[in-house]
Amino acid sequence: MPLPPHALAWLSQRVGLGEPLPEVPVAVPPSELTEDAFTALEAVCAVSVEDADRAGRAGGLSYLDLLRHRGHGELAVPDAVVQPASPEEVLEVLQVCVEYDIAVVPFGGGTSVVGGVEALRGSKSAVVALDLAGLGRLVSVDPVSRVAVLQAGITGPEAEKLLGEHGFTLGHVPQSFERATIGGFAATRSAGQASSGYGRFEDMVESVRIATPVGEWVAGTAPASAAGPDLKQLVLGSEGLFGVITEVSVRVRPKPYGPRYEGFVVDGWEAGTSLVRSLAQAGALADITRLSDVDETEVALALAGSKADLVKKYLRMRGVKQPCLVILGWECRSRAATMSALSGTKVVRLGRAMGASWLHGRFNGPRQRDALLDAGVCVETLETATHWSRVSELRDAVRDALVTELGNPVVMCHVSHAYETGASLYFTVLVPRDLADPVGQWAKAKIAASDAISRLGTITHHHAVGRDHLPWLEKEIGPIGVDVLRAVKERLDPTGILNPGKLF
Ligand SMILES: Cc1cc2nc3c(=O)[nH]c(=O)nc-3n(C[C@H](O)[C@H](O)[C@H](O)COP(=O)(O)OP(=O)(O)OC[C@H]3O[C@@H](n4cnc5c(N)ncnc54)[C@H](O)[C@@H]3O)c2cc1C
Repeated sequence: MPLPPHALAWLSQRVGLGEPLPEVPVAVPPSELTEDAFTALEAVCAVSVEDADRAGRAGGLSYLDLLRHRGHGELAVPDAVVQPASPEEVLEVLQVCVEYDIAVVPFGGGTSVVGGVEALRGSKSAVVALDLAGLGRLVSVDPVSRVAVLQAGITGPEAEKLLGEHGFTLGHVPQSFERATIGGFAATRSAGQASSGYGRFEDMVESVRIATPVGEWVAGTAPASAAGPDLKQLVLGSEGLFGVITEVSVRVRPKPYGPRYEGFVVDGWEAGTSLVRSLAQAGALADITRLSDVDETEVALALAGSKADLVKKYLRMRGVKQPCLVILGWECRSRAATMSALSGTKVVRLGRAMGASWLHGRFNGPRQRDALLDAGVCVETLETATHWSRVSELRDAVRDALVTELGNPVVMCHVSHAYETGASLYFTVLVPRDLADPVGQWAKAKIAASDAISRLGTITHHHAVGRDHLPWLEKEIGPIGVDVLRAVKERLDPTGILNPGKLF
């Protein structure tokens, strides 16, 4: 999606435009899959060793992935793409890969921004991307219990369409909604924009069907159970290391009647976090509750064009010195409860037009990343979560780390997932790209920011661990935690074919 002229003008004035990257041809190495292995895989399902298919499954969508696809940095290309069309075929593919000692990278929508789908082969002689697009069926709907079984390769829009035909919605809309899949949501413990109402993805899951090298396993049977630890939660977030999720049974809700989105403004970040905290602790959050800091609000208003001038004038009249935008959206929760909790607070209502504008542009950020790269801008995001008492300290620490590493970046931050005890923080960074070392520029900044994040919060609230966050996992879960994960992996994947080099 191209950048409109006023956005380019703002970028050039505030961020500075960089030089376009020199064209470097992307080399796709020849496939190292042996003929025998190819024949054995082809006996199960479709297999491709075409360069275009393999390059199309070479990595995800992080800034460094985008640079790699433009010839900067090393692109890990799978030796083949296998496309099973049923859970049974997935099991058979895994058997063949065990027999021929081939690494397997489960590939959903390929929207990982943490290196989760890098085609690393580890100690194996070859690596295949196991593309789940062929698992695209709505298996069943139980309207009485409000439970649906979806196959893993269904994308966000496809799931909503299939469920919509039965009058239901999943309500899971992450910013990668358009491409990410049900299996990917489960494998990464994804969080959608309306998580305050519908919950995170793992809250929606009733059970998971998973193909492992040692056989099939279904984890989860009832809406709640005291039959030992909840094993489905062990599968959720396993990032393809324990097996391939083939079907997910999810809680669904009736499609909302008349959803409503509104914009508000508070004066300053501290007032904003305190407002969101009080809504969360009073049980009065809107389904979508999103608070932008001053920098993000300034950018949102700058990019809104001439209409924003009226808003700024109005806010000045109302005495707001440091505007922080709050978007609230109601789909299944009660608006009355939120509005009653807001009464008496110093919040300025901007009305439904601001809410509609957010809704209209909710996927524009991802769609404009290539255009930003073309304009010579390094653009990337970071995310975490922490307790309320540390939210501002963590935000400042990440900003400081990024400023120290990058000079004068634009760092924007928002809260978009709030809990009684704390909140997520999501950062967007814009800085002119270093032409001499574009990869090193972001790699160093990412380490510094991740160190700051790991000191005060979780290394990831919803992007998962993948390859990029792996160095910080042990600090978070401890060496015993890593041993537990390793032991589970050894039981389910004794020869270690599944997604080497990720998570732990
Ligand atoms: C622009 C952008 C915005 C994003 N916004 C959000 C957001 O709002 N919220 C959020 O939670 N995330 C977000 N993400 C991150 C990403 O979209 C999520 O992690 C998503 O859940 C990944 O789904 P996918 O189908 O694309 O999985 P992939 O990227 O294909 O895979 C992700 C990981 O899961 C594994 N995997 C995939 N499918 C399976 C399966 N069936 N069985 C076992 N393992 C599997 C892969 O091997 C990999 O390790 C965003 C990403 C981008 C690029």
